[in-house]
Amino acid sequence: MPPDTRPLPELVSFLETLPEPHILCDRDYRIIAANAAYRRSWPEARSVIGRTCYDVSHHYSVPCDRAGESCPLARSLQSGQRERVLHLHHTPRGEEYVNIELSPVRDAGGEIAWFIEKMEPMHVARGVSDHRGLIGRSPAFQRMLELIARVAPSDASVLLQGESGTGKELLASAVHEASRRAEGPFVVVDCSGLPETLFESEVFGHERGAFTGATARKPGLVEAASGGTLFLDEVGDIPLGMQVKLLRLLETGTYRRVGSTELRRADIRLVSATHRPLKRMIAEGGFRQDLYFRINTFPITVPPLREREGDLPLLIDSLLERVAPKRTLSLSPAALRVLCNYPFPGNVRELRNVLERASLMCDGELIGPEHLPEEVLHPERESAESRFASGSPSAADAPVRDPLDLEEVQRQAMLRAVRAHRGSRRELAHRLGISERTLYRRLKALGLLDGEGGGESGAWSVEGS
Ligand SMILES: Nc1ncnc2c1ncn2[C@@H]1O[C@H](COP(=O)(O)OP(=O)(O)OP(=O)(O)O)[C@@H](O)[C@H]1O
Repeated sequence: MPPDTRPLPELVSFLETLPEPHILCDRDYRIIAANAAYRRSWPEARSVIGRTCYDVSHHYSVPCDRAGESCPLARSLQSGQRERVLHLHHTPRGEEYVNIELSPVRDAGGEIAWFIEKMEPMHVARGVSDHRGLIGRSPAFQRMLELIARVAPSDASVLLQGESGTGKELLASAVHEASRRAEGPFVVVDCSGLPETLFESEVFGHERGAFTGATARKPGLVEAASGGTLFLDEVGDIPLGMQVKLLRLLETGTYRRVGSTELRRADIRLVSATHRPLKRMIAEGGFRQDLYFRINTFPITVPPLREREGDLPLLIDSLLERVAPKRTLSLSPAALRVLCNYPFPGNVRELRNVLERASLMCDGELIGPEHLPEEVLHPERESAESRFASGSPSAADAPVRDPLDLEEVQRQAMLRAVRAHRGSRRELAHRLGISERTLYRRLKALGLLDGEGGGESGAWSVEGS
């Protein structure tokens, strides 16, 4: 029996009043109506009526689930309830990530007859080359982005876990940008760079005279983030003593400035990130379990670049645009093959550094293998060299004497790199393809730091050098 279409006129006029783009589809994926907001953002909207949603949005000839994507309509038909997905849609502005919410509508007989589809573009990420923002379209990237889209509108605490250089800071700011706090501040706390003595006053602020050198009252980072998002980068590096204070803030929503008895209310959304295995740290007593549960309401694993199948060429185009905006650089097929075969242990950050170096080596507009750094052309040679070749006999011996002492090998390799380096800390980090923070962390973990680790961009003070 054909569906009873009587409620349709009312439904269509209701959709017309909604501020977000909406369409109405039948069970056969045909678009019956598109509201005013949709018509504004898709100017050729009149021509979509009567066409299928998979044709309009994906240029597919079959429904999404038969083209290898999740289809909210099929899911909603099966579950009988509202379904949400993130899709890469064709729009008049090119391909865009769009948050889709599909709600089933029943006819007078109680059967699902239509679907209301709400579409909200997600501007924080792009599936095509762009000069800024998060870039990617691989399945691993899209799975992660869907989690970001789901959690962003809430106030839930997000924990981003992934290797160094995978884009955790960029993702944290994407969570902020896609949240209702987007108009508020996004404040980064670099937990690995803060010694315990400074942590409390930096995070919570201090009163004048609270300690030697506190010549004026200073609001902390929690206060600076009020109405916005506080991003705890390298949360696994927070000293145990400070973990208790942070836990109290998260449990009570209140804190005190150092030297003050006044209780202040915090208005923050927390996003944390780490490359460290927090669960193992808990088992070993290095991280509090209660704090872990507080910061980990919504965990997101950030995939390494080697698992983002197909994203490399897209990232290369985008990053070339970023490192050399005034040129029209591209990669020769041979250079692209070299990069596709390289594992990128330093992830997107390393890729960016490699491209920046190549752009400086290349005088024309086409980057060839000859412009790529040695470690990318011959990774096996490079790793063998960093393991065995050294001025120090102990470093050369270490892996042979005890193959399990990886830490000692890393320590010697890092020590050599630091000793051979004559520039600033920033330049060294850049040369190694890691962030300054990661460099600091590694030196600290390997016991190579003498004191607190030098000035902002000054030379490192290294133990034993
Ligand atoms: N998906 C992406 N699209 C575009 N650029 C990216 C992406 N992911 C990372 N980047 C770039 O790679 C670099 C490293 O990213 P980011 O600092 O966010 O990584 P991270 O995981 O926080 O690193 P670390 O753990 O060392 O602090 C930055 O220049 C960032 O802009």
